[in-house]
Amino acid sequence: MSSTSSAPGKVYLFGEHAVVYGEPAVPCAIERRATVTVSERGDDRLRVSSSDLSLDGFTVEYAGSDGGKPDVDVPTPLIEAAMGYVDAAVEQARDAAGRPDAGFDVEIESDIPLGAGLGSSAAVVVAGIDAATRALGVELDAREVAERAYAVEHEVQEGQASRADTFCSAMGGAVRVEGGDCRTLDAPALPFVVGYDGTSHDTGALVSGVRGLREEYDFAADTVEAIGDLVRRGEEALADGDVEELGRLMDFNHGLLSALGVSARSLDTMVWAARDAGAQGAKLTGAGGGGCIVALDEDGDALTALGLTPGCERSFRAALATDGVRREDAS
Ligand SMILES: Nc1ncnc2c1ncn2[C@@H]1O[C@H](COP(=O)(O)OP(=O)(O)O)[C@@H](O)[C@H]1O
Ligand SMILES: C[C@@](O)(CCOP(=O)(O)O)CC(=O)O
Ligand SMILES: [Mg+2]
Repeated sequence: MSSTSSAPGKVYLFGEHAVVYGEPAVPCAIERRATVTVSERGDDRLRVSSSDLSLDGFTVEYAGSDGGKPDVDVPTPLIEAAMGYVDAAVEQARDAAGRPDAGFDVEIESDIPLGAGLGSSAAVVVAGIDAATRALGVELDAREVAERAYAVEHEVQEGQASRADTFCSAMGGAVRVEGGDCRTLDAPALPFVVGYDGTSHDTGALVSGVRGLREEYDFAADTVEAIGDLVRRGEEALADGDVEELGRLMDFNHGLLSALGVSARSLDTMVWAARDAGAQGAKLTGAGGGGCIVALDEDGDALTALGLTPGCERSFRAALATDGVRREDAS
């Protein structure tokens, strides 16, 4: 049987990094999706092709969980990075269906820039688990897909992950995550604009950096707590639909993330370009180190300004995605 599922990427309104240490965060799903098609094979091998990695995509085929040598058509480090998430997602599906030896053909198509703070890893894993379990005839509810996808991010990011990205991608809309407490929120449609510098990061490495800083310096531990306080204020502003206040808090959040060492010159440049053009607020989104910023831009001037900013490779509006993981095939 063949199954296709898609899941959205996300921007963080508030709270990335601090959420790893139990503070609350509010990510919002956006209309940029990863689509994964999975077919069961007659053997225990795994064949993965992806049309949205750097280079021109890749295909890899290798033996199942006993780890045969991959036969790849592009350089290995890229594949290793990519296969960490896909491999672990397939393992979750095998476990959920009680089929440890199931083999699959997996095809990934994604319009979420990779490693840029928009949650491509979570979207690929959420859509992958959903499609692979359905290919084995098992239907999981979105919360279970989210929990299994979290286990994958936790494993691949070397024991350092929150449930925020995966819960948001599975459920869609705006969500609030604080440790194991994951809820969906009623949120107004916000005028998100994204600026992307064209670079990518490794989330695991950036999270490790913040962890080290937090252990070594009291100011960093205090900064993580301050982000939590700010998120609680942000929740009130969100409930009131107060875009001015949300923007102000996003600006503060960016400053606190800078203090944790996860901003970059390109991100600061895009943040200031958006603010100078009249954005209500702007901050980096996701792990940082390069990648994307998100701004609130009611009149569209920040979108125009980002398009003219050297170092901003792409800018686009990002509508809130109300659907989380969803089935894309009829059978
Ligand atoms: N289209 C894709 N095909 C295969 N793997 C992907 C794809 N998109 C993302 N990934 C996986 O997700 C990783 C990026 O995740 P991460 O570093 O958490 O950044 P982000 O989640 O912000 O995009 C990639 O290195 C790759 O392993
Ligand atoms: C930094 C962090 O809070 C978010 C990472 O998001 P992304 O992978 O950069 O899209 C890590 C996490 O919550 O697991
Ligand atoms: Mg990620």
